Amino acid sequence: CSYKLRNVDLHPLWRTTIDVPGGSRQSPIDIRVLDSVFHPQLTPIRTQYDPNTCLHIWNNGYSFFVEFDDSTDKSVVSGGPLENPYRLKQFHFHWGVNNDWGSEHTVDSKVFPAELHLVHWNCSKYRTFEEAIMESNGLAVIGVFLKLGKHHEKLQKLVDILPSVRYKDSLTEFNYFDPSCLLPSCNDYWTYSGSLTTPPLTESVTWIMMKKPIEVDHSQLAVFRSLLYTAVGEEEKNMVDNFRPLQPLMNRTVLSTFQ
Ligand SMILES: NS(=O)(=O)c1nc2c(F)c(F)c(F)c(F)c2s1
Ligand SMILES: [Zn+2]
Repeated sequence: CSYKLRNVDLHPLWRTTIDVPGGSRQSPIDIRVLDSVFHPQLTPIRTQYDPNTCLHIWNNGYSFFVEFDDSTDKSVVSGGPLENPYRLKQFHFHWGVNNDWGSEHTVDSKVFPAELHLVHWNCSKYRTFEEAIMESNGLAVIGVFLKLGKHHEKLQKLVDILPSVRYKDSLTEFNYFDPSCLLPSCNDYWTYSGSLTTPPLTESVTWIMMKKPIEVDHSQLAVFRSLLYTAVGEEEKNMVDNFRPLQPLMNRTVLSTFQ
């Protein structure tokens, strides 16, 4: 198949190759399927999300975040590589200006048009999310690839409200949403030790990348692209290509739950 060069003009956030002093476990990476090591002891990921913990959506100037009340253990992920439950803090996406690219991780160099990140923090070891993002086992992020296909019914509730957070720093109430509807039905995943893909880029993330993508349709992705990086009154810049370039694997092994 033809490989499209991603000559995207990256958001200033990612334009420079931000050197993380001593960065040895940066994200995202290309997942080489044949190099990943099957780990039969890895159990399926268990998510228990309470839709009542969903608070609001806000445009923070590089993605839109759906934020959750993380003051209790009502919405958690556990199992797999995680030694204890991690609390859901927020989820967000990364996408491209067109359907040829947009994901952060790739699979044998295959790029997807978008990628979902469900961000959780280690509430057994740290008191707050802000503290956890600075610690090596502080976060667990579930990554889900999006591919172009059939309309995603459950995602539409979120897509319909996005115009209300079109501008940077806008926030809108968003209640009663269970993000497990955005997970694929197949439990297979890869897992590896990595980092945040946006500043502060801290090496605090246990990545859990679901093997199967979910399907969304063209019109749903088009609404993502109608969001703006810019605030009201500023010259409008569409929020697209908000993904970080691939980072070197260095001395890491990707584990898989399947052969
Ligand atoms: N793309 S990501 O690695 O999942 C990810 N990055 C960040 C980040 F830089 C933050 F400052 C932050 F507060 C987050 F919640 C996330 S979540
Ligand atoms: Zn992300």
